[in-house]
Amino acid sequence: MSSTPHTEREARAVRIGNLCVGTGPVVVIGGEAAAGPDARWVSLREHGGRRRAEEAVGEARAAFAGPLLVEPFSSADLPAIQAAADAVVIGGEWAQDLGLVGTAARLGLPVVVRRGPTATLEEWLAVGDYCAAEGNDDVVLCESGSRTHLARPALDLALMRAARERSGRPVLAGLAGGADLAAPAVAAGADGLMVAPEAGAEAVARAREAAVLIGAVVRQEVPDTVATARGAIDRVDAALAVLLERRAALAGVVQRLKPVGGFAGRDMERERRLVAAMAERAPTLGEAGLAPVMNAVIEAGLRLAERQGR
Ligand SMILES: O=C(O)C(=O)C[C@]1(C(=O)O)C=C[C@@H](O)C=C1
Repeated sequence: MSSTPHTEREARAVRIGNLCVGTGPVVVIGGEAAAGPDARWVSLREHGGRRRAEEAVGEARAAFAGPLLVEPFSSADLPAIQAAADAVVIGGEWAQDLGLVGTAARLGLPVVVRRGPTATLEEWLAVGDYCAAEGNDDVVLCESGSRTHLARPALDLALMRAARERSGRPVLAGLAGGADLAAPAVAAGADGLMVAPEAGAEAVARAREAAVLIGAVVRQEVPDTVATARGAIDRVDAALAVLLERRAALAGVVQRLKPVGGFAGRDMERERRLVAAMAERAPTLGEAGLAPVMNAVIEAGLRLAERQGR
């Protein structure tokens, strides 16, 4: 609950346990504890309310030390959630019952508002605004998909993006149907990816890969500690590594296709031009900063091509 005046940057972020959602890296929520998510979530709806909330929440808490998000089955579950969880998840079904939404909002925990499968943007945002009116502005919106002719809910990334722009709140993409849309979701501005509670290591790893690689390209992080700045550098380096590997393979193709390949067929004019083109996208580094970097990159590609006998 943020009553203190805050900067634009802080206003966008919601803290769930030790996790910051909205600024910084794209977070991965859900999946088995062993799969290494940033946070886990459990839904008490899945047991049709037959499982005692204390037991289910306690079990989830014991299995995972990080931030825990819990979706209640009914308001009877809220005390157990308040006692042991780091956030409460409001399912789309709840949106019809603002009394329940208000009770959940007043727990004092951050609230994740999932869009119901038929809810419009206005109806979805209104649930978040209702939480804020109840004094809880720590609201994250989760696009969970619409009901269509498809077997799985169809994720609406345009709606997710509009929700982020309209509300200024962080948004999550619900990937319960699988990680296929992880990369498009991050490209569309998702601040986090919410995979199924029981998702395995592969789905979590695919979500993480999209969070890191696409996030490195589309998110402007403004870290303010050594650790967070190093984390942001690590993500950019991960994306660079993928691109460097791809570039080396393409440079190898050129060596095969040129009449004279390798160091013997080096084309310094082409190298100057590619550095100049890159400088337009990297004006701070400029040609002078980029030239030695690209020289090293190109020579590494040529050495690799020679080793591979091209
Ligand atoms: O474009 C070429 O001719 C290449 O061989 C590729 C490449 C590069 O890695 O980009 C490598 C060596 C040349 O001096 C110029 C460029």
